[in-house]
Amino acid sequence: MTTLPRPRASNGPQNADLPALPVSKTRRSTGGIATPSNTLSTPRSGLRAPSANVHGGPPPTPAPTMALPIPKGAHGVNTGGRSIRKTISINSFPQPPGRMSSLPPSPLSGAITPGRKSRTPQGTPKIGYQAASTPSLLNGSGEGKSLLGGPGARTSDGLFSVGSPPQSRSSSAQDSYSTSATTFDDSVDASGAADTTTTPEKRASKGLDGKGNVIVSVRVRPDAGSNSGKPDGEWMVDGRRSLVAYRGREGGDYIYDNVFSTHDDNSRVYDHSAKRLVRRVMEGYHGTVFAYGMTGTGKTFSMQGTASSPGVIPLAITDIFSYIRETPSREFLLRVSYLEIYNEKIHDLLSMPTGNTVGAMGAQEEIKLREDSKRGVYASPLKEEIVQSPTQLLRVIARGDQARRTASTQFNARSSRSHAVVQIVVESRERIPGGSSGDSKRSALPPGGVRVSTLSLIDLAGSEKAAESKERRTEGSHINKSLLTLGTVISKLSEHKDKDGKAADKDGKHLPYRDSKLTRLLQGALSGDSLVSILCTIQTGAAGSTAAANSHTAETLNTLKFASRAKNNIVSHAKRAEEALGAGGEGGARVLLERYRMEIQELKTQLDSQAKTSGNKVEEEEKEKDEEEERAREEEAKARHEEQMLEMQLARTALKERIDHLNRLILSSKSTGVNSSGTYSALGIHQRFSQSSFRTSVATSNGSRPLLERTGSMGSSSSTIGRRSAGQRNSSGGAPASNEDEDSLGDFGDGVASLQAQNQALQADLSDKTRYIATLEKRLLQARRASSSRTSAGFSASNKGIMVGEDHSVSTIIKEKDAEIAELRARLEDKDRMLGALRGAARSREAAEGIDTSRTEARASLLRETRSPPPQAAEGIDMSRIEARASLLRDTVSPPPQAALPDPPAAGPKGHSPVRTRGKSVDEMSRILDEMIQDRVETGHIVKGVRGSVRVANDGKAGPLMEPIQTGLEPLRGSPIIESESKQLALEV
Ligand SMILES: Nc1ncnc2c1ncn2[C@@H]1O[C@H](COP(=O)(O)OP(=O)(O)OP(=O)(O)O)[C@@H](O)[C@H]1O
Repeated sequence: MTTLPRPRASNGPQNADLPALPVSKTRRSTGGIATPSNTLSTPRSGLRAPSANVHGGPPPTPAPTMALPIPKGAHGVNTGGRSIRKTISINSFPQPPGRMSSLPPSPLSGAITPGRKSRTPQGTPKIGYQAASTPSLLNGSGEGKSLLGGPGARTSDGLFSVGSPPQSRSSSAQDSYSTSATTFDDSVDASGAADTTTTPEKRASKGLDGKGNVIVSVRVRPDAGSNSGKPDGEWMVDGRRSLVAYRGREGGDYIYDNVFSTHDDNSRVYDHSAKRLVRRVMEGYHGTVFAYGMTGTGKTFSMQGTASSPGVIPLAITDIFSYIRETPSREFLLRVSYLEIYNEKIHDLLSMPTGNTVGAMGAQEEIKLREDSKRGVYASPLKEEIVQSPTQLLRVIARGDQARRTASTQFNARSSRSHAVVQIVVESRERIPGGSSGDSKRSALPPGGVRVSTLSLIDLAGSEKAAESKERRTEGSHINKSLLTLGTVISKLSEHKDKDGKAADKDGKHLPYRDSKLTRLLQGALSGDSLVSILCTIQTGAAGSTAAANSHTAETLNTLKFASRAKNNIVSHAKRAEEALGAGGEGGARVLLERYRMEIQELKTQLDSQAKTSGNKVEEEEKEKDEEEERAREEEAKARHEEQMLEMQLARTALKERIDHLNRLILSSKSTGVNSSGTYSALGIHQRFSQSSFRTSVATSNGSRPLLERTGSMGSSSSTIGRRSAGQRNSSGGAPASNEDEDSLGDFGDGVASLQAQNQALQADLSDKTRYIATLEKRLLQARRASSSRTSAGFSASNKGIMVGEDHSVSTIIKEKDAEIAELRARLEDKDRMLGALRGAARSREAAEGIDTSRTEARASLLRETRSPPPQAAEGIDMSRIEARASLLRDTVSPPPQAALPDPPAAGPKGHSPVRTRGKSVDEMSRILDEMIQDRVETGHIVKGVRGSVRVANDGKAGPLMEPIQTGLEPLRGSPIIESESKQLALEV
């Protein structure tokens, strides 16, 4: 969008050397030019009203003042009906009398002096006016006009077209505009700037100075249908002189601020018509640029442009951001809206849903125009988007264009038959309050205020004749109506005010802004609040039929007339927008910059407080976390301690129980008269010895003496208790031993009580052990559970070595307990076996002696023999004692029915000798036992020694005596410890 820099000598900025002109370059000077060649007869005209010479037109109006009131039908009578309508409508605009009085005779009004029949000779002086006609506000846009046709003059398409001098485009604000920008601060300054080339008398009129804020340009679109080789001769476009001349009927010269020929590109159009205005907007002025013209003459092309040739809107956007970049002393906020007026309805082009349809548009909230003392007239509700880059802004606008264009192809409100308005609101404020900007006036402004200005870029719909389709006709009628209203308002513009101080026409009547949405929206700009740049597009070539050509010409003339009136009538007193202080109030409420600044401040404060709070919170959380961890650690330690305590408790309990148990055993063994009889004591604790003794005795029962001796030797070799007993018997004799035996044998001294007591003791012992085993089992389970949980905990905290030692101790305890259980079980088995053996012996004896054997006799005999055992009868006594005890035990454990038990006889009623009976039973028993031993020997359970002794076979085969008893300890039977213990016990046996 930039062109190569070219020399601008010929059209340099305002300070470029301009040809010496006799008068000011303002249009108002047109009428004041006293050049001899000036055909304009009104010397006082301060307005450079479009001038035209009529060639063969209707009879000239005698006086300029009469020209405006002329009925519209007075013009264009030679044109076709359509053009007549158009011509009439435009020409019917009444001209402000005040101005018209100063206007030179206008070809539009037909107020052409007879002497102006021919333009050609008078053209040269007019060119001189154009050079001086550069408006004040935009004076710095390099609009110095070359008075020379020179090499730039050329004929094109039958037109005499003088191309405008090329000019470099630059987005920099430091170009030719910068000089004037610094000298322009308000309308007064503007006029001053504008008057650099005007005479003091021209500056005297404020109205005239205000008009310097309005620039009107005409752009001629290349005519694609024309034959470039054929000179027309009817139209002449001279860009250098800003002149459009028509030499046809109603022809004349039209001079504007800028005339862009067909060779001028968008860049040049922007530079000359809008660039300065855009800069002013950035400085705080409101600015409006709009394109007006017939359909297809290039309004959209000029406003939007193409990718290769961007138009006013994209170039303005570029300049806006360039300005922001180059103004570090201020901060800016930009927001953009985009609306269209279609069939007198306003649509928000930025709120269009994608894939928009008529229905969707209908669903859009109705947008109304409202008026605000500070904002003026504005549409609401309207979406505004804040933009931060040129790309973003262009995208937003492109989105709006897309909505408009898409709709236009779909035969609805998006049609190009709508007026499209882009509004860019610029908010700015000093970055450093009171900072020096080098401008005394700026620094005098209250620091910190926000300035809000608006740039409106409007692509009007093209005026159109009646279309064929109904929709088109409806659109066309709305377009034409709104354009007509626009023309009417412009034509009625004056410096008059009504009683309310509002703009009024010369009669003091209010202006019909409300007759159309377009004029209502443009009210601010038209009434002088804004800088205005109007770009009128025309197409001079006539394509197609004569009628079409005529129509075209009429439309073009209408456009030119509109442009002339706009230039003549619009007076802008644009002032830099006041800076809004604070966000309060009507105007402040929409100042986003201020609001955002305050919001940022608020958020920062919040952030600070939040940071503090969150810092405290984090601290608290950390503290809580630490405390929680500490608590968890404490609880864990407590649990561990409790576990240890429990274990210790259990161990202590176990030990206690063990001690109790041992105590009980000791007591039990005392109560069973261990000391008096080694055999009995074996039943209590050392059953192994007693069993051995018993078996040995049985094994040697064939001989009386050897049995006793063997018993003694066995006892002495394997049991200290047995040896002591024997020793006691041998050394001390009967009395003490007898006493002990009495104690142990019972109150009755018959041995029954003793056996019962023993039995009871065994039972108690058994239940003790059962209970103890149950306790151990319970503890074992607990220990295992604790061990497994600790093991898992140990795995999870492998760095805690403490677990290893604990596990080890527990497993040691478990092993110990297992060993204890096994031992106890083995003892139980021993006892059971002993009981079984005794029962078996008793049964054998009974079988031998018969059912009528007297127990009393046996007991008495046993007692007698026990108390004074004669050495000669040792064998017999021994056996009888065994028998008696076995019988007693059998009776005690499993007492026979009372009827079956004979009463203890005082004397032997049966008449058979107890000795004989005893001898028989002993023999019988010996025989049975021998058989049993023999069986065991044969089956390999017992090995018989050479001297008659027996021992259990090494292969661990257990005989019936070794069969394990069934207890409630089945789960522990699989324990290798128990099994090995059992084996060991068996081996010991
Ligand atoms: N100065 C120009 N140079 C080259 N092509 C142009 C120029 N002006 C207009 N055109 C072309 O003419 C056609 C019509 O232009 P454009 O659409 O801008 O007209 P318009 O005035 O906006 O019409 P409407 O009022 O119907 O929207 C487009 O194809 C455009 O490219």
